[in-house]
Amino acid sequence: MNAYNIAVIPGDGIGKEVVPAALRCLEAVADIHGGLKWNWTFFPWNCEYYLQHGEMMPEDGISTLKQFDQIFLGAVGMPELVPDHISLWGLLVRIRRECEQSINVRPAKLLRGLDSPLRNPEPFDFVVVRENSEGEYSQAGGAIHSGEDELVVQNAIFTRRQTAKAMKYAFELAAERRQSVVSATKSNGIVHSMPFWDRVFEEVGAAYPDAAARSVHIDALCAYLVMRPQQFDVIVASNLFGDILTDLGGAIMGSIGIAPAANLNVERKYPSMFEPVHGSAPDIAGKGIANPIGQIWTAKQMLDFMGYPELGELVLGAIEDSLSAGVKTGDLGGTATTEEAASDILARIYQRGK
Ligand SMILES: NC(=O)c1ccc[n+]([C@@H]2O[C@H](COP(=O)([O-])OP(=O)(O)OC[C@H]3O[C@@H](n4cnc5c(N)ncnc54)[C@H](O)[C@@H]3O)[C@@H](O)[C@H]2O)c1
Ligand SMILES: O=C(O)C[C@@H](O)C(=O)O
Ligand SMILES: [K+]
Ligand SMILES: [Mn+2]
Repeated sequence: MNAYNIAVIPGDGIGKEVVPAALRCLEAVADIHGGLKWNWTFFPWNCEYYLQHGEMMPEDGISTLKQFDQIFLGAVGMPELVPDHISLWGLLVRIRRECEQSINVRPAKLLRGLDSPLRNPEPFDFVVVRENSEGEYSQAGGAIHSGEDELVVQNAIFTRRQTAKAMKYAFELAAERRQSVVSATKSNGIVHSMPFWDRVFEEVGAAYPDAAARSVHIDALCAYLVMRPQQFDVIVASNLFGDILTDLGGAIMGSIGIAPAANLNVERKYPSMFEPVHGSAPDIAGKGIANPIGQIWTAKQMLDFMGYPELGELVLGAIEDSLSAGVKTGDLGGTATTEEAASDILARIYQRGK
């Protein structure tokens, strides 16, 4: 029996609603497999925890998390109670950095059974490799003065090490897919970091002669992803560009609520973290109507990363079976509740697992 210790952080808002749905699916595949066991440990770290304790997680939170095999997270943020930069940096960004999860892998594809909001899209299937540890997300900077003289500086930080690492990951991934890598750039407007980004992309790409590599400015890339997403295979992007592109990826699939994300420690020195792309969705939290698919697809990514791709396939296949049968939450134009959608996917996992 292979037993795995998983740290579970449901977080805020709909995170608390979709995480249990995905855990049921993970329990189901363990059942089907027969030699796999999950030990869940729940951590109540979220904005309510912050209001009680003045921090998003305890002092030893990171060292506690580092003892687990993986981290399974919902979403954090309650902007009416805690400023978003406090909740994000106090938990999510901190875990990404301190557990050295420097690559964020975010697929987007046209799922069987789903209508994209794009009219007559050709089937698309791309993956955004988001640099996950630096770039535009940086503490370097500061503020002085107030009133009319108020001045703030926010520096973007790009290191050769992390930039090249994200790009290498993208080329390796493309070698298992369709051998095409597009780099999201903006070297016409951003004169230091982005020409550097382009140069590293050329250097890294030179080691992968079998891959087609090109740089596309982020503004045009956004338009192409709407007009012809089928042309893209792997896209490598900086932290902020990757963030924006992956909500767009969710949107053209049909909903932000179905997009998954894997924050990977590729060296496997510390746990990786699996969470959907979406946030805590305060506008629908507590209503039981959130789409659980992003969280469940995230569980598939965890299974893949842990060496159980056949179980991962089973989960994604069950998601598509369920959508094809018309079981959809409100964001996809249906009427299913979170519970109904999750139970249907669960039943289809068992059906496929027979
Ligand atoms: N990784 C994270 O934990 C994460 C990611 C993004 C935003 N946030 C935080 O979440 C809060 C809300 O941010 P936001 O509104 O910009 O983004 P959001 O992703 O929470 O919501 C954007 C829109 O998508 C909808 N949506 C998102 N997930 C859905 C789902 N599973 N089912 C159905 N509809 C869904 C929401 O209802 C909303 O209309 C903020 O505090 C923000 O900082 C956290
Ligand atoms: O990284 C962020 O900005 C948080 C969230 O928007 C995400 O996409 O994970
Ligand atoms: K999330
Ligand atoms: Mn985002």
